[in-house]
Amino acid sequence: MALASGVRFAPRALLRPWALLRGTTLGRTEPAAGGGGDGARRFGSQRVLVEPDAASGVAVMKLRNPPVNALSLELLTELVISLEKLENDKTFRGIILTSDCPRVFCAGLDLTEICGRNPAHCAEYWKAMQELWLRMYLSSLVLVAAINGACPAGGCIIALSCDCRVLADNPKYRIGLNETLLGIIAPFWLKDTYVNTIGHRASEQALQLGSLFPPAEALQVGLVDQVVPEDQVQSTALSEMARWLAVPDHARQLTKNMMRKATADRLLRQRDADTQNFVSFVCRDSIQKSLQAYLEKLRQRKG
Ligand SMILES: CCCCC/C=C\CCCC/C=C/C(=O)SCCNC(=O)CCNC(=O)[C@H](O)C(C)(C)COP(=O)(O)OP(=O)(O)OC[C@H]1O[C@@H](n2cnc3c(N)ncnc32)[C@H](O)[C@@H]1OP(=O)(O)O
Repeated sequence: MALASGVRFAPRALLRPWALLRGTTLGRTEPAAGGGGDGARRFGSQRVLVEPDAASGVAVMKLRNPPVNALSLELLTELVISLEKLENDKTFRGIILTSDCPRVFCAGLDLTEICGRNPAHCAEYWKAMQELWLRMYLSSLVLVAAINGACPAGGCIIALSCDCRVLADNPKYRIGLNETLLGIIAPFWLKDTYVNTIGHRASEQALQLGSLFPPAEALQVGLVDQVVPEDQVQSTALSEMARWLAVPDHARQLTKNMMRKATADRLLRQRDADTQNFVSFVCRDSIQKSLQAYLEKLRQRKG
C-alpha cells in the first residue's frame, strides 16, 4: 500500500483473498441506474457494492450482506478486495462506507462463522478480520463511515477504523463494543482502537459494561463525530469528506500513519499469537455454549 510519498502502510499479510471468493462476482462492472459516463459506473461483488464518482475522487462502498451485514468470511474478503482496488486506482482519494441493509450498519462478527466450527476455520476467519482492520485502519484513503443503522461490536470496529463517523439520529441505532455481554472479550487491538478514539477511562467503563450507546451519548463520548437526521447521513458524510479532502494527501496520510502505526504494529508483531488466543478462547466448550445461546436468543427474538 504505497503512499504518494513512497511510505508503505500495512504489509500484505493475508493475501489469499481471491482464493476465498467462493462463487462471488467480484470485479464485475456495470452501469449505475441512470448512469452514463465512467464516473457513474459501479462495480463490486455480491456483498459489497461500490459506486465510484471519478469526478470527485470519492467512492461510496455499501455493505449488502442481508439481513444484518454480519461479517461473514466472504464479506470480510470482499471488503478487503474492494478497498485494495480503490487504493490502487489513483482516481480515488476517499471512500464513504455505508449499509445497503435497512436499519443495520453491521451486526459485527458473523457468529455462525465461529459457532460449531473447527479451529482451522476459526483461525482463517480471525485472520480475515485482522486483515480488514489493518487495511482499513492504515488506509491511505480518507474513510468516512455513514452509519445508517445499528452498529454493535464488529460493526463498531469497522466504523472506528474509519477517519470520521456520521451517525443517523435514531435511538435504535446504537453503537459500541458489547462483547462482554456475549461472554467474549475484545482483543487488545480492538481495545486500543477504542482507547485511541474515546480515551482510557471511557473505554474502561464501556468495554467492561458492554455499552451500546444511543446517538446522543455516542456523540457525547466521542464515538461518533456527528449525529444527524437519517435523511442527512449521506450528505453530511459527503461534506465531512470534502473537509478531509481539502488537506493535501501526503500531509494527511503521513499524519494518519504517525497517529495509527504504533497501534497497528502491535497487532502485526503478535498476529499469530492473537489468532491462537482467539481460536483457543472461542473453541472452549463454555464459550461455544454461550455463543450458541446468544444466537438462539437472537433467532427467537424475531418471532
Ligand atoms: C483473550 C482472548 C481474546 C479472545 C477474543 C474473543 C472474541 C473476539 C471478539 C471480537 C470482537 C467482535 C465481536 C462481535 O462482533 S460478536 C457479534 C456481536 N453482535 C451483536 O451482538 C449483534 C447481534 N444482533 C443484533 O443485535 C440485531 O440482530 C441487530 C443487529 C440490532 C439487528 O436487529 P434486527 O433488525 O431486529 O434483526 P434480527 O435481530 O431479527 O436478526 C436478523 C437475523 O440475523 C441474525 N443475526 C443477527 N446478528 C447476527 C450476527 N452477529 N451473526 C450471525 N447472525 C446474526 C439473527 O439471528 C436473525 O437470524 P434469523 O433470520 O435466522 O432468525
